[in-house]
Amino acid sequence: MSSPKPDKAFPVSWDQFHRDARALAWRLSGSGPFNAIVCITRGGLVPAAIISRELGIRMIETVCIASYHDYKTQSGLMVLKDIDDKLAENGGEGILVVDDLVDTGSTARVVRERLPKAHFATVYAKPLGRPLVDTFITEVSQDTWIYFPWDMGLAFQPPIAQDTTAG
Ligand SMILES: O=P(O)(O)OC[C@H]1O[C@H](OP(=O)(O)OP(=O)(O)O)[C@H](O)[C@@H]1O
Ligand SMILES: Nc1nc2[nH]cnc2c(=O)[nH]1
Ligand SMILES: [Mg+2]
Repeated sequence: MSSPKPDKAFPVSWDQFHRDARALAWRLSGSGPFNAIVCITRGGLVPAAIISRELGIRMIETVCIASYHDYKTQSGLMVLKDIDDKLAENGGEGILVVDDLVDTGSTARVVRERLPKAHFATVYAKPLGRPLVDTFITEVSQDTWIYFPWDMGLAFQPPIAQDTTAG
């Protein structure tokens, strides 16, 4: 049975995401060394770019996974593209796996099965997925939906004091 849809909102600006992803890179600089990044698309592409720049890791592979086909609703997890077999040798030792967030942990679980010795890092983590992540920056509650800057745009905000009863 699927869990109720998150009703709280955690909107993240580009500035904040950059700061958080850079903080993740700082934290990761004490681990490793890492030979390559495996980034879980699409959400992992942006933090992977920032971390690769900060840690000087130029070898980047993707694993392409889609699991939230409808807004806030997880359905059949699909691996659209797997990683190169050569990178998975030695169980992924020396590999840094990067994603934007871990929620239920289903996506992370699939990648962990493929790369059991890899280091798994996300910028944000919810409690259900947290045990699957080695390093993250901010925990948000399970009933919160994270809104990323690439999913948002500027929009007019009505004033707080606007008279909604006026015709
Ligand atoms: O822990 P889970 O419950 O598996 O959820 C986390 C995954 O969900 C989102 O990806 P999504 O499938 O929405 O695809 P996207 O990265 O292309 O947006 C997010 O980027 C994580 O990869
Ligand atoms: N944007 C976004 N994608 C998700 N996929 C799973 N959980 C989330 C979330 O909180 N926000
Ligand atoms: Mg994703």
